[in-house]
Amino acid sequence: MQLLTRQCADTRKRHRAARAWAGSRSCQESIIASSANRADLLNVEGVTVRFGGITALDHVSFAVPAGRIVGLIGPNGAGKTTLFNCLSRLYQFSEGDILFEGRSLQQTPAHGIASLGIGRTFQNLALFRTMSVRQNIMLGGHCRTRSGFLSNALRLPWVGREEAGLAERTDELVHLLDLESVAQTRVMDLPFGTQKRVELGRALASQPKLLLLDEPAGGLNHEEVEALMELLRAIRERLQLTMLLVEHHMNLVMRVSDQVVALDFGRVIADGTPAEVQANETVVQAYLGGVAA
Ligand SMILES: Nc1ncnc2c1ncn2[C@@H]1O[C@H](COP(=O)(O)OP(=O)(O)OP(=O)(O)O)[C@@H](O)[C@H]1O
Repeated sequence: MQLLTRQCADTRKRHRAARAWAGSRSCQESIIASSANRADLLNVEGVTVRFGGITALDHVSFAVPAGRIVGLIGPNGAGKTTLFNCLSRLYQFSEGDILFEGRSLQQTPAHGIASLGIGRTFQNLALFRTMSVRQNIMLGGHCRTRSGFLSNALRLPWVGREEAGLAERTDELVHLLDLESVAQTRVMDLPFGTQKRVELGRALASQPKLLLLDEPAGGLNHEEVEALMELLRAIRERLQLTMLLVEHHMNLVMRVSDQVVALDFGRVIADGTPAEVQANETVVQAYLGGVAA
């Protein structure tokens, strides 16, 4: 908590540092090199999902090391959303396993995923449109609270402390995401780009170790995408988050990711640095329509 407070205090400095970091290719490479020995936060091991005769995921395996931003790309129908839904436990897989911090997710129900430390944003924003920005973000943090009907009704002392902590964390996120001027505004009255930032805040409020981002740049204009890129780097840096990012916006994926995994027809066709994946012929053929970037 104190750490986050300190982090919020130097937001501007952080943005300048993030810009400098983004411009330094050698810095990115050294981050990749230095994280090579880190433990994997997530291991997808031979995951297979079938819908009738369709194999949406075909023995998909890759690892997400702690602290990395991993981009998941692939043409329409490649299996990206299916994989996200497996990670969120919304879909069952018929073969393979998914390990989070070395522990299988097989026994974890969908409602237990957030308290385990996996947060998620949705393409179609999972927000309460008639509630304010602050209320939406605060609701995202409720999975981290212990209070229930009885403890709230009895106003037990720790309930008050918990609520105060949640309110403080919400304010810090409102600040971090530059939402202070609209904190009391109803979500439905905000432009789409701002709503996407609220969605990010809602997911961050659950204090995830792993953040799953489902097309965060979808529907954003050029300037908003640039700002999002800076924000994602800043969040990773300051909150020590690991991120898995499904995105069609190639420029964003290649610039923000440390590692890129490419899917096609439910199979992993490439897994490497953005430069390696961009130069991969199979990816070029499958995804980039034959035009090397
Ligand atoms: N619930 C479902 N029932 C039947 N088939 C499904 C279901 N969900 C996905 N599929 C099929 O699985 C395959 C992978 O779909 P998925 O949505 O995961 O791809 P995607 O890479 O996310 O595509 P897009 O980029 O268009 O969102 C597709 O052939 C799709 O039609």
